[in-house]
Amino acid sequence: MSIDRGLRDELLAAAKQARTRAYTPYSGFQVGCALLGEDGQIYMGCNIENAAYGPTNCAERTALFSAIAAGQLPRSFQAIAVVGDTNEPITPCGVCRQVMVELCHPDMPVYLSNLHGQQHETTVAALLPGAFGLKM
Ligand SMILES: O=c1ccn([C@H]2C[C@H](O)[C@@H](CO)O2)c(=O)[nH]1
Ligand SMILES: [Zn+2]
Repeated sequence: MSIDRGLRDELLAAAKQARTRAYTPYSGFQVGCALLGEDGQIYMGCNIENAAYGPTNCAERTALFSAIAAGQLPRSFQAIAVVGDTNEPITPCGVCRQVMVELCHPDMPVYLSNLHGQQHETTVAALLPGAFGLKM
């Protein structure tokens, strides 16, 4: 499972654009995400924080939940890209990794990057070894 370089760059650019929509009055740390649907449509996500902190939604989950709510089927996605202003390419939190395992194919490519243009490619399964699931 892989997508071509042009599509990957388009996905990373969309994640960077989504990042500008982040609502982060508490951390000031903006994250953007772009999820590529089966049909080539791109679903964008940003982190959305909350005064109670706990309800905060990461960029990755915003994109995944938006796509599912828009009618995309679980495990139908082609790739996901995440961008944050980090020294090394951003790395998703444990909650988002668990949600990716639930809603994405294990071999789906995950493109992690930062604003310096550094990139790291991994997969959903590699991000969460030993993931919990009911069918164990
Ligand atoms: O991969 C990540 C890591 C962090 N955040 C958000 C959550 C919170 O709003 C802020 C600081 O953790 O960044 C994301 O959206 N995605
Ligand atoms: Zn997260």
